[in-house]
Amino acid sequence: MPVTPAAPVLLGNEPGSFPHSVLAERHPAIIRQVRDAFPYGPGQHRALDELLKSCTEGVIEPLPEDAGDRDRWRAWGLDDYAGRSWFDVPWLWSESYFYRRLLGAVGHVGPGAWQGIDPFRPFKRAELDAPETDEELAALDALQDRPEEERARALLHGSLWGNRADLGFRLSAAGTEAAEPAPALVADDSETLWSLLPPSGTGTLCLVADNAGRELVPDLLLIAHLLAEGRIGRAVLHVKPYPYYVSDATAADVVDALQRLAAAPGAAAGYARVLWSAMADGRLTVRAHPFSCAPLPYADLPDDLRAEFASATLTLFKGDLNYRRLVGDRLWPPTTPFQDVTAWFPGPVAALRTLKSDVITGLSAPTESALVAAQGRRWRTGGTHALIQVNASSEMHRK
Ligand SMILES: O=P(O)(O)OC[C@@]1(O)O[C@H](CO)[C@@H](O)[C@@H]1O
Repeated sequence: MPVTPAAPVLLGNEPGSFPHSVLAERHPAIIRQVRDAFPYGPGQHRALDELLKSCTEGVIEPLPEDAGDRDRWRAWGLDDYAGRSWFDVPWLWSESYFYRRLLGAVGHVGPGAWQGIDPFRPFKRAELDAPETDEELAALDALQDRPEEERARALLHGSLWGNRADLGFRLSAAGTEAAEPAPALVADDSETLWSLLPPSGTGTLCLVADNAGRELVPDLLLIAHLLAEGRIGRAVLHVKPYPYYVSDATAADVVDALQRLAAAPGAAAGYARVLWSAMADGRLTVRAHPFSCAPLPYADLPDDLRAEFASATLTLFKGDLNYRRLVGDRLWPPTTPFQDVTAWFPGPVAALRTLKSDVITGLSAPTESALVAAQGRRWRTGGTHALIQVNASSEMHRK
């Protein structure tokens, strides 16, 4: 448990705040975008209208009686929050439930012909097929004759910055990329991270993925490198069991990314072969645990996931949302030690994240002051800064 007193949980009810803008502007924009991308029928249009009204001016409603995941959502707090404004409950919960309701509205869940159709797939596919992905894959060719450590570092940074602009973020942050100063790391524990993944490692890496497309591809390249160079013996890639936060990776997105890599010219296809054979012999597995889409902090991990992370050499959380869930979706003072807020985690843990929400821990006082002096609060949400944070001691050693 954190030795630091808990900070306030983020809610979405303060007009002008980032969480408020996500609920009031980003969610309606996502409904519009999904509606325009598919030839939905009248029932789906009606359900989308109802969701739009509910999430902007209405209250949280329970799931239908026959929803297969109703009990799970009740256990995750639905009974406590039903009847309340989306803006007045924890922001993390509200966002997560929005995606669940969106999937219900378009028929992704439940019986019917639209079951399992990913409403975000066109956006994820477009990104994967974009020329920028070709450029990123072509850059691998120049890396091949570099020393192993240099390749490892480049791939780690590729995975980190791949998180920069998820598709949901781009919807409400158009133009920021061009306007911002050069990206910068606000915390860099990469030496500690490498010490946990030494060249002769045989351990297991759990990589808790974030976005598909141009983030998942570099994540897979990093895993391929670690396996091929013997820094790990096994990897477990945790993805989402259903479409979530627009661009979050599902198992189908892993398949798309692997096929994209395999079809690419040059060095990229070599990485695909490593991954393909690691999947075939079980050194790389993909997991889609229900808790990966839970509206709760990771401190509430179910026992099976806790045991899995406890036995890993390192659990690596990618992205902003995973960071929020890891440290708790709270407005911590930015200098709150990362070690304190992750002290409960059952094993060595790392976060690789570009900053796209107010939650931040582990900054030095001079770093925080410099960021505030230069940008006010913008550095927290603009996606222009990133961090690599590690808590290397396992819970057992912390006691
Ligand atoms: O987890 P990711 O893909 O890095 O970012 C998710 C995100 O875009 O969505 C949330 C707001 O909806 C924020 O946590 C963050 O800005």
